[in-house]
Amino acid sequence: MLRINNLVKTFDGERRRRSSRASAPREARVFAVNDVNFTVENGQLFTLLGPSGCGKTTTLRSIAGLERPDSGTIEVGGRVLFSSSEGKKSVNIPANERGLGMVFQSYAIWPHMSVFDNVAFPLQVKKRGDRVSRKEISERVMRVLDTMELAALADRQATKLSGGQQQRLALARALVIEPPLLLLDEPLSNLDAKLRESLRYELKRVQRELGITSVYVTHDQVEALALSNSIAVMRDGNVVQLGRPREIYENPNCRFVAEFIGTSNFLSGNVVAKDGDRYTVDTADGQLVLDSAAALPIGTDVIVSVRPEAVEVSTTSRAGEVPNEWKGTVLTRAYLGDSLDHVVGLGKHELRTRGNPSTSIEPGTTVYLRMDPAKLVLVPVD
Ligand SMILES: Nc1ncnc2c1ncn2[C@@H]1O[C@H](COP(=O)(O)OP(=O)(O)OP(=O)(O)O)[C@@H](O)[C@H]1O
Repeated sequence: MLRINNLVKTFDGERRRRSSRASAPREARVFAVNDVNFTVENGQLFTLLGPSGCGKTTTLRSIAGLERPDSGTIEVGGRVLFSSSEGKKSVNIPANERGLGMVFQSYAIWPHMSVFDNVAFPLQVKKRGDRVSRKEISERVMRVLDTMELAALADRQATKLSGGQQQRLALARALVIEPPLLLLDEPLSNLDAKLRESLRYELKRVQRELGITSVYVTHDQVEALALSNSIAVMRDGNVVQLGRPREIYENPNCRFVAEFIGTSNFLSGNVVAKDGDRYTVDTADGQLVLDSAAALPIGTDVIVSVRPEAVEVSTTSRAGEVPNEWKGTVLTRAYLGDSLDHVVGLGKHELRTRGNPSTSIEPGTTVYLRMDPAKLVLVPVD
């Protein structure tokens, strides 16, 4: 289990700019990680997700021991790797003694070695007390190469592998030491879209098969949704929402998360009635009823997040039978292969809808949009 408590890491704001202009004024300190807390249970894949500069990599590098945090604690399997605990003696185990597996964007395999030797190396350099016999090295290397489907290429020089195979090799090398925690920083981002997708599933399979506890860093929401048991969405050094992929997608707790994860329509409105969890919200284009566990009084300004796939488009009306039916006109449509988007003009705004490609409605057609109250999300105004 990984436990991160009150992690803070600041940088001197001037450092990265030094080369650009020596006389530039000193900036205040940058809070790259600002009081981050999370726990990863054994065997889980946990993802830090967020836009560039939000602090994902700094969090991961702190766990790896490549950055020294200002304060907080980092614990893996009950072993304290870092602790600033005031009053008591601080702990900071060097990176090479943490025994963690790491895979980064640049796979950094050793080019002059064979596939086998690349994977064997971390075992061969183990210190005296931990030495592994030749026979065991050979067995362990072949076992992990087998898992990564690289066994047939064991004797090949590492540089003579494709990009995807090189990244699998980097993963094999991280796994061979059987680390208690695997750290992955955008490991698929150098690969083309197709390979990326196939390796994503490969990675998930291996992670699940080996039950290896992992922290994954990415800015790609699709990757995060596909791979993770839990996701922490980060912004400006803070975790803004933490939850299972479905929870985060279906119930974003703020506009930032709703915008960052997937596509959403945002409708500004005002709460005009509330009955238990059922809210009635007035918007510029009409009234909506929706279910929400939020505790917001009548009169509150809100935003209703409407996922494109939560809107049903039809050329026939069912007014009176179902709630939330709005009339509009199709403005454009876009075929996306496995789905089809319509952009529908309403009185004041446009709404993007996403549905089955077999329903394609010509621009200019009058349509009826129906929105399921259970699929609309109330998000507070930021
Ligand atoms: N060595 C450093 N010196 C100064 N500032 C730094 C340093 N490393 C990171 N930062 C700053 O800390 C913040 C967080 O950076 P970090 O690399 O952790 O973000 P990230 O979410 O991983 O971004 P990316 O996806 O672009 O890698 C940014 O504002 C960044 O400019």
